[in-house]
Amino acid sequence: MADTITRPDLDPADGARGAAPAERVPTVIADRVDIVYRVNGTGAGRGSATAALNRILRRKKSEKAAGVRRVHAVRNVSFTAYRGEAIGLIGTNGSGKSTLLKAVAGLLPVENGHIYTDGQPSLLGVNAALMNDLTGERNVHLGGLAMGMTREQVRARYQEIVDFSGINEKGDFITLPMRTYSSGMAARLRFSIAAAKDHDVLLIDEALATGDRSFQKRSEDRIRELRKQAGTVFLVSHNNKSIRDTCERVLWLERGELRLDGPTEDVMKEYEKFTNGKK
Ligand SMILES: Nc1ncnc2c1ncn2[C@@H]1O[C@H](COP(=O)(O)OP(=O)(O)OP(=O)(O)O)[C@@H](O)[C@H]1O
Repeated sequence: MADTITRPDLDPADGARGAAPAERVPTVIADRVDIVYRVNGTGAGRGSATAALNRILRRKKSEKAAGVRRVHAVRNVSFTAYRGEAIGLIGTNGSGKSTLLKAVAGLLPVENGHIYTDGQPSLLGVNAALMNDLTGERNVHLGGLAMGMTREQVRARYQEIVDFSGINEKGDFITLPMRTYSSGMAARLRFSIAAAKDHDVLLIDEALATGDRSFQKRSEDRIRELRKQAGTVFLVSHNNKSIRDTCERVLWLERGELRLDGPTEDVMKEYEKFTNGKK
């Protein structure tokens, strides 16, 4: 499925057409994107061999008859992100933020539309895969290599990553397996590994919500640095303060649709009106 297309040759003029000044370089273009999950085993005969066979045989004819439920998570979303921007993604639970981020990272196919990216976006989720049975130290090395850093680069940044994570502040935890870490410690290490590299497009899912205040502060500073190095940062968060402190533009998704896209304060005001009204 070639729904997500990486186009290093993206023509800046394409996305900058219109009001945008000529020097703005687009890094991510979402063009009328729909994302649909298919959930198996929701119909009669759930989980049985007959249901599985039905799914194979009747896939094209009727997903419903084969017990497949469709969840339309993102609906007709379009936007262009530019180099140097930090963009907040907000919306109530289940509005499609994480789904959209995964699609931008190329981890989910799109049903309709296209996502063009300049460079390889890196998704930094709270669930980013590190190996629980390996030590923090091994994970720093593997994580760095997985992001495309060389052994030398990882070695050179190793201490910086560990210091940034603060994992060793309370003892020598970096040489213990990750399964011995608290969820906050693990999330901090994930963020620190991902933030060690300069990314073209960095996608952060709720990372700032974990960790204590001082770690959040360090993370925010690092995001600002990444932006200066001309990357684009997307931040999914329910923490309105983090969004305000970090982003100058916000996309508000609700029920999979893009409600608003604009300067942080304008969008946040409308969003807060909406969420306060719901209480
Ligand atoms: N793996 C999946 N299979 C089926 N449906 C899913 C899956 N993941 C998410 N969904 C559905 O897609 C919709 C959007 O979910 P998503 O996780 O993108 O929302 P979100 O805005 O990130 O929510 P939250 O703020 O709670 O993290 C929801 O209706 C959710 O139930």
